[in-house]
Amino acid sequence: MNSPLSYVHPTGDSAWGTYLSQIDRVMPYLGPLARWAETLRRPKRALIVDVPIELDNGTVAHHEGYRVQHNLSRGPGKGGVRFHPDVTLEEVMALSAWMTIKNAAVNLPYGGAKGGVRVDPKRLSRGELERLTRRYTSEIGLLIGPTKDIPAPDVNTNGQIMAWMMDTYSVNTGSTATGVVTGKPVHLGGSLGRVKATGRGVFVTGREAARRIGLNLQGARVAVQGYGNVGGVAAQLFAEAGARLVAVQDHSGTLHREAGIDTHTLAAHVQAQGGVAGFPGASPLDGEAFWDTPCDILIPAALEGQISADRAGRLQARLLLEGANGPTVPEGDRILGERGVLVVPDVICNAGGVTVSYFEWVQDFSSFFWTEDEINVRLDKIMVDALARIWDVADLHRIPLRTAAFAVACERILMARQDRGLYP
Ligand SMILES: NC(=O)C1=CN([C@@H]2O[C@H](COP(=O)(O)OP(=O)(O)OC[C@H]3O[C@@H](n4cnc5c(N)ncnc54)[C@H](O)[C@@H]3O)[C@@H](O)[C@H]2O)C=CC1
Ligand SMILES: O=C(O)CCC(=O)C(=O)O
Repeated sequence: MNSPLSYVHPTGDSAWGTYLSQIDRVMPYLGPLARWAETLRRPKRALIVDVPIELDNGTVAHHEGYRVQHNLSRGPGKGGVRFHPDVTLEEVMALSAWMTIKNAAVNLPYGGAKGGVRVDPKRLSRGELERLTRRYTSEIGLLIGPTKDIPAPDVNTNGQIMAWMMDTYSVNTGSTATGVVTGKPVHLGGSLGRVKATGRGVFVTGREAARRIGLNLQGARVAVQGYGNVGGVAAQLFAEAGARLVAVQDHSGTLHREAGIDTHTLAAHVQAQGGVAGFPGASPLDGEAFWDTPCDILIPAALEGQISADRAGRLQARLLLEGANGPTVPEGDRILGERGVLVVPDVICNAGGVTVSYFEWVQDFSSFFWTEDEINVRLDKIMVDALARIWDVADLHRIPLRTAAFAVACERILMARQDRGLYP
């Protein structure tokens, strides 16, 4: 029976529509657990909040914010917070659902959640950004907590914003609660290695996938969309492994240099200028031409829906590493499969961030902190083992890594759902 809820049947290539089609594709591999799969097609709960703040000029601006808990069968909600002018409820629903799948795919004891505020933070002063963050945190205080739902950074949010969230929650509840968010500064209960963890996970899964398909990283050509926390770190780690960054694109522009772009100098430029545009060590390129650039490895690390059917038909890479959440629309995914491009899907490829967030949460609870080497070794092992398990399932059923990752994850989620039962 069709649900009266509009979100259950979205149209087009929306992020939520992409997620639902991924669920449809895993259904044949769920066996008797398919009985419980409808639970994955709807968020457990979604909170819409009004976030009013006083601007520096004395006027009051209202922003719409969200926190969606998609599924809590395996543990507390876990997932980042995004500040972006295009944030919608439907997008946050999809991002929270991908967190459910991701956390189960790497076997972290979490459900999936995500948050966001529709705002362009680049237009806010530091004071306005702090007021927005604190008010949003108070409004979603109904849902979050160290054992309930633990936010973290995502697009346009960072350690400073996590520090304000932690402080606001702590003030509102009357005790310092470091475990309420992860991705905090290290001196406030943050973990060594968290800032680089997502990019490092993209590198680790990429390194393993390249090895399995006989692609030598030495001299491999890499193209990256998004030079922020995820794309910038991944590019630097591939460059350290001997690959060369031949093309990069962000919101400000697109660059190309066949001989390789210096990733560290570019990172310093982005830090100073806010984007890659104007970087003197490469030539500007037309934005759409980025997708035709000859390369071996392509890393979308910006926003959803970037790899359309058209771009999937044109791109040159052998290996596509989904640093971003939901970068490939379903038809694009199908075309990549037909063309023999190996896709390491977001739900495993970018799981390094939430894995080190988990380490941070564990360290906060035990008040005992690990070295960066311990973090990176454990991260590497979790990512390698999770990818190996997914690869085995893909080989067994002759299915893409994405469907295999969903099969592994959904089995874990739906077993928990089944064993917990339906009634309080
Ligand atoms: N930060 C984290 O730990 C994690 C992030 N992700 C995902 O990775 C992606 C990137 O996130 P972060 O690096 O954290 O964000 P960020 O805010 O640090 O960087 C975002 C990058 O995307 C670029 N960008 C934005 N709009 C663009 C456009 N229209 N065209 C081209 N580039 C554009 C920005 O210029 C920037 O370089 C997102 O999909 C996010 O959900 C996934 C797992 C964890
Ligand atoms: O570190 C976390 O808790 C979540 C990171 C995140 O939002 C993601 O993996 O998409």
